[in-house]
Amino acid sequence: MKTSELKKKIAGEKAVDSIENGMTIGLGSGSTVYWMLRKLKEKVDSGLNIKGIPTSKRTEGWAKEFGIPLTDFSETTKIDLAIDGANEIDTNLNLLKGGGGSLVREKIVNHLANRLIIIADDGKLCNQLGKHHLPVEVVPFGWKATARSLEQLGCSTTMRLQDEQVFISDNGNYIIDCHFGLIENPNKLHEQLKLLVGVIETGLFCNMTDLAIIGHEEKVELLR
Ligand SMILES: O=C[C@H](O)[C@H](O)[C@H](O)COP(=O)(O)O
Repeated sequence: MKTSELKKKIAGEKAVDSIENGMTIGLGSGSTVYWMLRKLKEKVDSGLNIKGIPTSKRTEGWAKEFGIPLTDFSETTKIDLAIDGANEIDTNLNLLKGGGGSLVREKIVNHLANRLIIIADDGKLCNQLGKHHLPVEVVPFGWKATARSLEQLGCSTTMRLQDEQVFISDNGNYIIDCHFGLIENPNKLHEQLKLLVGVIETGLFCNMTDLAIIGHEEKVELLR
């Protein structure tokens, strides 16, 4: 296994220790979450009684494959714990997310959760967010105008593509990747972006993380 994958596995598996019987769990998205789900499967197979709310169709597919029971917002709006990945984590545990395009559902689930645990390899740690492009989900109608509004806030933009086609999110929307460079004040930028007509959500997750579990080569680090 590649070192980066091993670090994700270490972090993902550690997070499962925080899951207790009877909990409703927000199931995040991405390759680190995959390892968490694999470990959770073992616990479920041994009798752990939980329900998961997936934040993407991909996670939903994995959870079903692993036999992890699922629920949705028609049954409950109470989420005890959410476990999710991140593309960047700064020293205040603010996050840049959405590299896989799942930011809207992640934001909804993580926001509702009583507790949010972020799992990541040590390559995701940074002093300041913004090395990675910032994903912003937008309504397809008028997206070029929305991209221009985004650019007026000081970034260049790229329309997210997949296999040379426009990437469509699980919610049927487009994602515009914004290149701001290092972000001075993530919370302020998030608020400015949210005010733009056509913007649905941003990949900035500020003041939400309770615990970050970071996988290193031979250990896990806990950041609070
Ligand atoms: O949209 C995707 C999510 O925000 C992921 O949690 C994020 O991209 C991290 O994914 P990975 O664990 O694969 O690096």
